[in-house]
Amino acid sequence: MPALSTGPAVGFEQVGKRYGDAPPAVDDVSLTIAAGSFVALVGTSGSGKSTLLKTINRLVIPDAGRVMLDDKDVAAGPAPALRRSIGYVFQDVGLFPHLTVAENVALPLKLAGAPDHTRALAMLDLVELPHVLATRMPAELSGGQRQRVGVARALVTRPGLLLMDEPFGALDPVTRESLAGAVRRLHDELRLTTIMVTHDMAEALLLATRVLVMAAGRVVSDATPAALLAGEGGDVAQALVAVPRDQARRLAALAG
Ligand SMILES: Nc1ncnc2c1ncn2[C@@H]1O[C@H](COP(=O)(O)OP(=O)(O)OP(=O)(O)O)[C@@H](O)[C@H]1O
Repeated sequence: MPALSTGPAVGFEQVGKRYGDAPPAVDDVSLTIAAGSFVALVGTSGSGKSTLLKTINRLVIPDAGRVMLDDKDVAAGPAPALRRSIGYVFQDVGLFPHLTVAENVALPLKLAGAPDHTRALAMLDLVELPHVLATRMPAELSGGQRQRVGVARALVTRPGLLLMDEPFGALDPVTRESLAGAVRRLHDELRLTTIMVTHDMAEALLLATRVLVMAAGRVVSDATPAALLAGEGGDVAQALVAVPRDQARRLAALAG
């Protein structure tokens, strides 16, 4: 399959979002994500990661600021066209239970008026799923296979930008590791810009080229994995890095 064009740069310009009277879920976030980056968005529960991510594909409308893809405001133009240019994978992948695997993967093409079964099968190759699964229903797949179908569907319209919200959250560690590796390979091969929300700092450090840490709606750390491992990025980031580091230390001690 030919490589997709390089993904867009993503710009947040003083983006804010508040739900009702609660403190802001996203509070004055300004930063640029370079085209082709793999960015992990981490932080404790409720820190605003999903809300910030969803401002990009307009599942959340910010009440302050704007979000740019290259030099285009995501608010300009119709949302369906925007969403066709953005792949979106989330934890409970949302496959349609009454459609086969191939039909699920091809659905975004059908909705865009250009159904293409061959392309759907090529997407299965891309996510390393055998074609015999094409006629199965989602309920007949493992959780890991379902997530792979979700990734195939997210990429079938050849988006340049891939957004993932805890995509491997419900998977066992071995499947999680294998799928994470597949996503990183796809990111590289398809020259995507990828933004992934994860609770797992080890996953963020191993997969991403840049790690953004959120706390109370703000981005409190913005560093490379190497910088974080060298102790940079501030207290909140270091508290998160300490978790896998302590686990590795305890495992090494157990091994003697
Ligand atoms: N649709 C909504 N209506 C009201 N409040 C919301 C809504 N979505 C999120 N919130 C609130 O906004 C804040 C940020 O939520 P968000 O889901 O963005 O955080 P998160 O960092 O992704 O959390 P988690 O890691 O638990 O998924 C939280 O206080 C949450 O309760």
